[in-house]
Amino acid sequence: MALEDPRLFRQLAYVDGCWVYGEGGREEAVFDPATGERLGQVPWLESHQIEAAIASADKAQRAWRLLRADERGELLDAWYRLIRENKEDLAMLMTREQGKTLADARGEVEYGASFIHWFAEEGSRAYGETIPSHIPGAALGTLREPIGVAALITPWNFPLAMITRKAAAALAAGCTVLVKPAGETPFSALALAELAERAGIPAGVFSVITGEAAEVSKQLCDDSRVAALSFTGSTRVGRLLLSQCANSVKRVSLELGGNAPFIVGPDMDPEEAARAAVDAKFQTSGQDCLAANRILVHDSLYEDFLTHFVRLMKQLKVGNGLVSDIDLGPLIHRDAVAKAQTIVDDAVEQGARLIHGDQSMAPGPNFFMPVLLADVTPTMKAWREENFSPVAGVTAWHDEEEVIEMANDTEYGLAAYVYTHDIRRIWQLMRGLRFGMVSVNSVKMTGAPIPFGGVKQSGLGREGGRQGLDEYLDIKYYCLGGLASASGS
Ligand SMILES: NC(=O)c1ccc[n+]([C@@H]2O[C@H](COP(=O)([O-])OP(=O)(O)OC[C@H]3O[C@@H](n4cnc5c(N)ncnc54)[C@H](O)[C@@H]3O)[C@@H](O)[C@H]2O)c1
Ligand SMILES: N[C@@H](CC=O)C(=O)O
Repeated sequence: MALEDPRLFRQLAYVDGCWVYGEGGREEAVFDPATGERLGQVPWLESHQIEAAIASADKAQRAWRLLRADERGELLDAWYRLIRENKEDLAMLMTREQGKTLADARGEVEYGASFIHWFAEEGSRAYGETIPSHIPGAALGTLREPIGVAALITPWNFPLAMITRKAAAALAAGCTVLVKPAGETPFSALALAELAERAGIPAGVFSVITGEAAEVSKQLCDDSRVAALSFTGSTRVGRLLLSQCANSVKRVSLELGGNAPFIVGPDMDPEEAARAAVDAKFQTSGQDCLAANRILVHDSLYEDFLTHFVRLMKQLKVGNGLVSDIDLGPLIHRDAVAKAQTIVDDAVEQGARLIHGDQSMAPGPNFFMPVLLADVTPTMKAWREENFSPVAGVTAWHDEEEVIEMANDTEYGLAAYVYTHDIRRIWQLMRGLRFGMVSVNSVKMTGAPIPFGGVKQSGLGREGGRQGLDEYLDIKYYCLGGLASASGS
């Protein structure tokens, strides 16, 4: 792969500060989803190698947790600067393995780096508290201490930022991490490891384990030296890992699927609303947990909205993300294309109008042309499932009670969008929507300072913000007795 710094393209796992081969000879090939070209491969580590990785993270944790928070912050800041300095190479790696456009990949590098910058500072604010004592002669309070070794399992759709959002918080808190990236996109993770090493992050503190997903995850979940599991991915796999962590009673954080409603009120300009909905739907070709999956438009502007939406989506260019004016890259693989087609077919069979989307125009087998389906109903897969593709489903609503019920009619509860300028309606919707994040009149909602996460089957816990640190800290209560002057104030 043509990079300014070829050493960022690593095809080995990174454990305890060393680049390692798989000792069983197993490996996984990685392909460019736009062209099908084989980019390279990574080893599948064997069980005893995973065991060694856990042992090294456990050992490294003992020294890492003893550093002062500002010392850890300095190392994180060095990592942050290196990531930004190598932005072009990291973006190139990401576009090649994931397929997103180079502009989106550059955006993800900045986004991913911002978590490191944020937590480099936030680590110094892992405050405990003093508790007015009810015990004579005692001083009471809490300390917040690193939980230990954290296993981080991440998806392919945001191959860099989903790692840094977890790792930066964990490392700042004083934990060491074992990252298991998605098999489709290991190279971004391995480039992060190369840069972590250059930043001076000690051996064993940040390791990247490549391997057979179910095997590696099970071993990480079973091992009691791993104190926390943080997973981002599908609700299906999240449920499995949650149950696998039961035996060792781990701290579990889950960032799972979304099925975001995008609600448009009657006071909106239909063109403005359509523009925002197109932005919220088609990022990363719809392979985004925040993608507007169900677009719910007030019936008074429904047809006008559809007209503007279709006009705007026709302007989107689909192709290889390396080409400069492309808006939508490929889907990750053919299964994703097949799933998108199933969702469209199911909707049309059940009476949805296929307003736009001609798959004969797709520039390759992994591409899916943007689709607009009108009159989507709750029995359709387009409503019930996270479609993770450029398929937009639109439905009309009439009153606010009804649209709240429609929006909440899903097992997911990650993010919701509301577009209206009526403050009374904004408040009613904001309170009625059962989602972890509600964005009003803004497509952009995420970033390092906010608590990212969902309710219902979209997950457990929060990432980013000051809350992100809590996932990696234990609270230790202390009672210091026998102190003559400790009681009272
Ligand atoms: N809530 C969020 O912040 C957020 C962010 C990004 C993606 N996601 C979700 O991620 C999903 C898409 O990502 P994906 O397809 O990579 O998810 P996935 O669940 O298939 O895979 C996620 C990770 O789990 C591993 N894995 C897969 N099968 C496994 C198994 N049987 N046992 C153990 N580990 C296994 C994968 O190798 C990968 O590392 C979507 O549902 C999306 O909404 C959520
Ligand atoms: N866009 C999301 C990732 C979801 O897939 C984020 O910002 O974290």
